[in-house]
Amino acid sequence: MALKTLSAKTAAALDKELMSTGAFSLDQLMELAGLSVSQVVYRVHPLNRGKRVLVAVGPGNNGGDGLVAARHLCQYGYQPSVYYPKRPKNDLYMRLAKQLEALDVPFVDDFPTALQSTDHVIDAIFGFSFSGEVREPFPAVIQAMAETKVPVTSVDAPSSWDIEAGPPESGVGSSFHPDVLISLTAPKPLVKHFRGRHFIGGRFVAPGIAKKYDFDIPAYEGIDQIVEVGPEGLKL
Ligand SMILES: NC(=O)C1=CN([C@@H]2O[C@H](COP(=O)(O)OP(=O)(O)OC[C@H]3O[C@@H](n4cnc5c(N)ncnc54)[C@H](O)[C@@H]3O)[C@@H](O)[C@H]2O)[C@H](O)CC1
Ligand SMILES: [K+]
Repeated sequence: MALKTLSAKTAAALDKELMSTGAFSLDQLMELAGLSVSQVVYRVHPLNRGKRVLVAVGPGNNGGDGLVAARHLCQYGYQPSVYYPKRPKNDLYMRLAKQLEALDVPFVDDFPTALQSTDHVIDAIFGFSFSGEVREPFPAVIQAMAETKVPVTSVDAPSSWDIEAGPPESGVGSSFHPDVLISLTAPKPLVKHFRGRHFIGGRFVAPGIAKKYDFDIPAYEGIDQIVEVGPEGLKL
């Protein structure tokens, strides 16, 4: 059975509903989203495969998930470093960055150089609000992620992919195929073009909200914040 997907518009409406009738704060949702990203990395790339994780952080909430994941990974014993070129002066993001500074997590300026000495990459540049052509300084970052042999885990969407249509036909992102994807709450339509290991995370949705937005809550086990599903969102 194919998992139901959420369009970009529905995903944004669901987000709003979780923070209105759902009574969650953005901090809470981001913390749980980032925690689930950290669990995916721990699952696909345990510490004994190499501790260095480079996190590419974008200017929105997808980037916020990356900052939270970096903090959890540091607490698990990884050595994260963070590429964060566009930092909005927003209280939440500034606090998340400060929490990383307190843990001595390094912030790097040169992504392609940092990529040469890491064991895993988290792509937290753009999520469901991405549209159009990738703007500076991200084209070179996406190109580097497309070319590297280092495994890449994308958060919610491979950055630069159209949320509905998937990879662009040409130019930046057309050859970007991350190894791992974690869809938050529910997969987006682009998942039909994804061929790597696919997880669902974001264990915070009440059944009534899932029913209203017509998607399935996966069968999370025990204390897990993630569930692995098959390629194309098919349940294993
Ligand atoms: N309910 C959930 O599952 C939760 C998901 N979360 C994560 O939030 C993102 C969506 O966050 P949002 O802030 O709406 O947008 P993005 O991070 O996707 O990106 C917006 C950011 O990017 C800029 N931008 C857009 N297009 C381009 C472009 N072509 N070039 C350059 N820059 C671009 C835009 O201006 C904004 O600054 C979702 O995917 C999840 O990862 C939450 O953490 C909470 C719960
Ligand atoms: K992403």
